[in-house]
Amino acid sequence: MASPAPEATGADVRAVSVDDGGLADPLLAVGNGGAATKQESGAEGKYWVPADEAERRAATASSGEDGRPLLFRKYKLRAAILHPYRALIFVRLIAVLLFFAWRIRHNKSNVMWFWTLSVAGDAWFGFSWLLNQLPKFNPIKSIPDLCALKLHYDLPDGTSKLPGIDVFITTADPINEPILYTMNSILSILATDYPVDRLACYVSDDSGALILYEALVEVAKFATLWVPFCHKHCIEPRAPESYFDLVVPPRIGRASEEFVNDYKRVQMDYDDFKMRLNKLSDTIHKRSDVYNRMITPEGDAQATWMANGMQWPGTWIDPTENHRKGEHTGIVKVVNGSEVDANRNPSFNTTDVCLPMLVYVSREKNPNYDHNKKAGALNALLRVSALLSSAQFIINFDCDHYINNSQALRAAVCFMLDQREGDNTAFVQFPQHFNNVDPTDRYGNHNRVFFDGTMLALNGLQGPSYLGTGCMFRRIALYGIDPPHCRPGNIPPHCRPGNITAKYGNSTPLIDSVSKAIKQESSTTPPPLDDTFVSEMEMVVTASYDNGTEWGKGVGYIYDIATEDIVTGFRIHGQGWRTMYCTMEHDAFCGTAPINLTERLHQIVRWSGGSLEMFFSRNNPLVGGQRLQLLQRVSYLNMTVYPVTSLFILLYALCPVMWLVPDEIHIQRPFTRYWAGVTWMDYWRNEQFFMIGSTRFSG
Ligand SMILES: O=c1ccn([C@@H]2O[C@H](COP(=O)(O)OP(=O)(O)O[C@H]3O[C@H](CO)[C@@H](O)[C@H](O)[C@H]3O)[C@@H](O)[C@H]2O)c(=O)[nH]1
Ligand SMILES: [Mn+2]
Repeated sequence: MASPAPEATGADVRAVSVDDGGLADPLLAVGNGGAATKQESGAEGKYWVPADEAERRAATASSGEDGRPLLFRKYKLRAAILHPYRALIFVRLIAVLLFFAWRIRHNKSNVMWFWTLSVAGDAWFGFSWLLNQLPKFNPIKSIPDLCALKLHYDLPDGTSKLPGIDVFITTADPINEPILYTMNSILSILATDYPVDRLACYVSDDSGALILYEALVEVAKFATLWVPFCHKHCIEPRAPESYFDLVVPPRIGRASEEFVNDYKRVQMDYDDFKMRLNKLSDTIHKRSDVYNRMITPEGDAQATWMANGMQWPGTWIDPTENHRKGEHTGIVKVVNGSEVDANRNPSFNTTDVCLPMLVYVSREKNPNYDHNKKAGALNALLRVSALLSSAQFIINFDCDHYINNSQALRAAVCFMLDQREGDNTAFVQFPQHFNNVDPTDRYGNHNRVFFDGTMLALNGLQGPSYLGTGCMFRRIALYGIDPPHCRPGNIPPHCRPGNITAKYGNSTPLIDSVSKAIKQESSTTPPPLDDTFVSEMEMVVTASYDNGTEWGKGVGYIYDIATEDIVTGFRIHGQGWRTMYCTMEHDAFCGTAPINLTERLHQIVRWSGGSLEMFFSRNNPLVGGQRLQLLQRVSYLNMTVYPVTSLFILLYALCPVMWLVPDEIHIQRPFTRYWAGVTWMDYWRNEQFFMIGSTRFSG
């Protein structure tokens, strides 16, 4: 894991070495560089056995048909576990059916309405149990083969054939989403182990605040030190806050002197960087005061000013018309492309030449338009990136998630480029991990049942659903294109200009980029950043761009729903794409979860609402999704109808004494209401918390 290992190598103090030792064993998603890891963590373990030996033999025999290697391994559950498990489900199903037969036959109750409700409740529990179990018919684990990827895609001359990746980060509020976390997330992306000329990072700022842009400028500066440091010493994780938190500061004598010096230097610089971030708000305030005074000596002008003496087009500290939260013009700024300044630290100048491109995007906000929250922000990034880099793959993160394993992007690419199903794979979803949750996981944030159970099970069907963050997409799948196996003759769809404008909107460069992506799936070299090009980029982030197009419906991330993730995945599966689930020994990504009950419950209610919304929309799993496999459909049905269960749980909770007093329903009347002035809401909260508290007592 990411724990510090000062004694491990004697020479180097580093959290995890991922460079070579680990890659020697392709069974490990990431090598922790030692035999110890192999022992405790082999992909097979007690329960899993290889499932693709025949495929591998065939591939070797044909020496890789189309010349492409096999880049991941598949494991299935041991027969000794899987078969009894399936038998058990079958037996339980019979028991449930017999129970219902018994209930229906014994229908003589004096309180028929209650009898009916309780049978309906029992039927619902039985049904939802079935919906939950059926898709778990054949769990499959797939482990990326990083060694094979390295062998085939990293060339001996130091260059690489790896495909381009555009990384998206969404932020909405610099106060509720602390800037330091977002910046750490960005640093972990800039420093990840991927060729810099194939990587670009796009940050969407829905608050339109200057402070976030200036923080990015600071990040670009600090990255010139941080990125080469990470590469040179194989640092893990590459988010500095977590790294400096985890690692015991190296002491002379234990680590190499070179490492100790570099470490101290970078740590000092990181402290400075944090201080500069802290001061940003003040700096912007003061600078704006100075400029505003220059316009009117009384200083009653309200503009917010950038360091270059221009007015900030986004939201202002003192909001005025066209400059308030929820009302400002669109902004696209390429923050860097900056060369590493070799003079800053001569010892780094051999490791890296430049950094991945970093782009700030704040889409236009206009009170007359619906902005479709995160989905709208991601679609704006999808369009801007189409113009700038148009990488074949896209991975998106919430701003509180960072890359915890620098091999994660390579791992996802393994699935996309694999000879077998690679071309038909629309996205690779990773499990979510959180580092701020208490060890007993009081509010069930880790949700291992879902991430390690349900998702592995779906991996054996059409693939996991999209879970909102830590998911790598194939660009053309987001463009709403069918997978190759559903296209006649496997030919890319012909794009007629009329058609394509109605679908993607009327930016000509965007349409060109989309057509190119569909035909060749190739990345573009960014055109020169002249005024025309910048205004084109601003055009594709205007609030009205989506109007009358397919964006948010058949193209991009889906709108009009609280849980855009599940629906977006559903739309893609419905087109016949498959998806993959990628678990890594050393967690790929790490994030923060709500750690107080109110926020957690709020999140759960929001997700449940989103699920029901989906059920009552045209994306209902019973009718939508033409090419969904049957069990995949069952699973989506389960994901949309599960909130109904709470109605029946409530019904049962309200009538606890029903069976104690035969033929009578007795619900205690809250008499306290009259003499203590207690309201219905007070009662509701009291009972609600009694339920939570009483289940809490036992664990
Ligand atoms: O108008 C908005 C609102 C939100 N966001 C971003 O969306 C992300 C997720 O929002 P958050 O409020 O943190 O929601 P969570 O409940 O934590 O998110 C979970 O649930 C969401 C809905 O299912 C998924 O999209 C997320 O990926 C998943 O982590 C964050 O990066 C936000 O900055 C925007 O960019 N613009
Ligand atoms: Mn979140």
